[in-house]
Order: sequence, then structure tokens, then C-alpha cells
Amino acid sequence: MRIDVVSIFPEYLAALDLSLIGKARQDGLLDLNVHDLRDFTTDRHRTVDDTPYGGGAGMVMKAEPWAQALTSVADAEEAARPVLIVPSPAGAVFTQAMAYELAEEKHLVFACGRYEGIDERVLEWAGERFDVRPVSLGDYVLNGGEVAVLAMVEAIGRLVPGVVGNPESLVEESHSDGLLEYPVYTKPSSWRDRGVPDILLSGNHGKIAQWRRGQQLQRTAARRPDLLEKLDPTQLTKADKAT
Ligand SMILES: Nc1cc(-c2ccc3ccn(Cc4ccc(CN5CCCCC5)cc4)c3c2)n[nH]1
Repeated sequence: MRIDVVSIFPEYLAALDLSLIGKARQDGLLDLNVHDLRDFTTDRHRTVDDTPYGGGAGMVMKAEPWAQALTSVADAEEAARPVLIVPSPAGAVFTQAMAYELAEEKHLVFACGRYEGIDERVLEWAGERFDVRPVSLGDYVLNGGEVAVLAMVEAIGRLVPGVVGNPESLVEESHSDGLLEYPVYTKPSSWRDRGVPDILLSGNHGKIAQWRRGQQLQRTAARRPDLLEKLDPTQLTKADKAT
């Protein structure tokens, strides 16, 4: 998978050189390229913003540097129509389902806005060449798109085959079955007078799986009842309903 990120703060994305995603880049599993939007300006001051039409606070990102940058990255990979993900408070909320879907794509391009956002005409213009997706990380306002891109690249990248050593660990995670995950414990078995649930020390894997499922349901009911509402009834077994 090829990923291109365009930002006026390319150093913000340095964290993607580390750990799993960094190793995947070295292994050639992820071809991740970060670009400085200012490299696509033509004036001496490398201007990327200007005042908003209609007034209002702050500045808006100019369209032309984005058009130059996006054309350059689209040409870099002849793969089918790249997906252009534009972090925005006004986007569809990013979910694990979206991460799975995007992990199948050949070419992802992330446009990191700053200031008060990007001139809307860029998203309209990009529609010819890209599958344009405004995406929100959640219902809170960040100062720009970079933090959202770090989160999304990590969530998507770890689903690309070979990136996570043991694919087993991708199966039982939160949200992959529509529920929150169960609690985990490790040695010592007694820590500051706190023990580990006996069932986990029993070696009875059937009962352990049952207990873990019960914990998922209890946690989800307590912390995210909205997820329970969304559950497809076929995803709940008879035993679940007895919990
Ligand atoms: N999930 C999530 C993603 C983002 C995100 C993503 C991308 C950018 C680019 C800039 N910002 C900062 C910003 C966004 C909005 C405003 C308010 N708004 C501006 C337009 C006119 C009306 C009022 C102010 C500043 C961004 C914020 N935040 N949260």
C-alpha cells in the first residue's frame, strides 16, 4: 500500500517512522511518503493561506498549492483512483470498519488542513481524480489534521497483512466484534493485594472464553450502550443473552 501525507508540518508525522509502522516501512509493506505543502507554492514567502471570503476569524488554506501537491502525489502512483482522506470536524466519524475498508486500498492520500480549513473548491476539484472522503476523528476540534492522520495511519496500517507480527491479536480486539474488549492481566498473580480472576488461572479455555465474552458484554453495556444498540442480533448468542 502506498500512503502519501501532505502537511505544512511534515515533522508532525515523524512518529510514523517508529515502532510497527516504521518497521512496515522498512520492510516495504507500507510505502509512506510525507510532503510539505509549502514545496508546492510558487511565491517567495511560500504562502499557503489567505483571509476568508465572507469574513470571519482566522485564515483559510489557498487552493492552488493543494492542487499542485495532490496532482503530484496522484501522478506518483498509477494505481486506480486513490482515496483522498481529508480530516475534518465535519467529516464522517472514523471507525474500525472504515479502517478495515481503507486497509484494502492500493493508494491513500491524506490532506492535513490547518488554520480554519482548506478552500472548499479543492475538495470539489479533487473529485475528478480522487475518491474524496472527509473524515472526523471524533466530536471534538483539533488544530489541524495531523493528529487525525497519525491515528488513522496507525489504525489502517496495522491491518495491512504482515505489519502486525501475530495476526491473531487483530482478531479479538475492541470493535472488531462490535463490543469493547475484555480486561487483561499478567504476572505477578498477586499485585499490591490484588489477585487475578480465578478462571484465568484455571486453564479451562472454554470457560475462559465464556468469561471474557461476558466481560465484553458487561463493559459495553456499562461504557458504550450505544454499541449494544447497534449490534446485529445474530451477533449475540443465547449465552450472551443470559449474561
Ligand atoms: N475530528 C477532528 C478533525 C479536526 C480538524 C481537522 C482538520 C482541520 C483543519 C483545521 N482545523 C482546525 C479548525 C477546524 C474547524 C474550526 C471551526 N470552523 C472553521 C470553518 C468555519 C466554521 C468554524 C476551526 C479550526 C482542523 C480540525 N478536528 N477534529
